[in-house]
Amino acid sequence: MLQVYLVRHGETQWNAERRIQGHSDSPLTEKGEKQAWQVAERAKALGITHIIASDLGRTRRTAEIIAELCGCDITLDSRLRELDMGVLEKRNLETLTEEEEGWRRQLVNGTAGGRIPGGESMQELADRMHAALATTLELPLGSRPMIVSHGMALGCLVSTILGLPAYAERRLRLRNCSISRIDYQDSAWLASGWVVETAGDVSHLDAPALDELQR
Ligand SMILES: O=C(O)[C@@H](CO)OP(=O)(O)O
Repeated sequence: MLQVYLVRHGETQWNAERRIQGHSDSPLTEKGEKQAWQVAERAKALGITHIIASDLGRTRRTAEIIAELCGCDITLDSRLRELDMGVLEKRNLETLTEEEEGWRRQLVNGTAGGRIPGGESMQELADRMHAALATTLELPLGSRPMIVSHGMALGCLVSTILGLPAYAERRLRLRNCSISRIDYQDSAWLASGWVVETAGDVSHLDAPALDELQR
């Protein structure tokens, strides 16, 4: 059975300021760096063998810290990026106009095909995340990969594995540097395919970020 560990990057400057990132980027805060070292300790104890990360700066930095402790290589995959939030990227959540808030609501309410102008739909996000996840099935037997990605992207992956719509990601609190685990099992008796073992575990962090404000 393949175990895959899913990690959201450490807290960033814009997470702390409640600004929308998407494909835009901001550096990890001091707290975010500390979270990354703490998740790296956990990754080392778990015996992680491969790190596959979104190619955005915040996930790369988190992955570099984990790789340093685990002594493994990083593969970058742009399919693991956060949802593209189009024209609303870099904006503070509190400054959105009614019309802009309406675009954002389409995403979180599950309007079919809903997207922020210039951005992506939740279905497009789910499709590329599943395609990236499928690459872990090609790894040699005994591998224990860790995927470093983003809040909505990972939430959407876990939700759709559970058979929920992609927008159910809003019901999962995946804090910065939380760990979720999914397993791939091939069994006629158990649910065949991906199953969710844990979601959003932060027991390795002594300074969880204020994600109850962000998500
Ligand atoms: O892009 C963002 O603003 C947030 C949304 O949840 O994602 P992350 O901080 O996980 O990249």
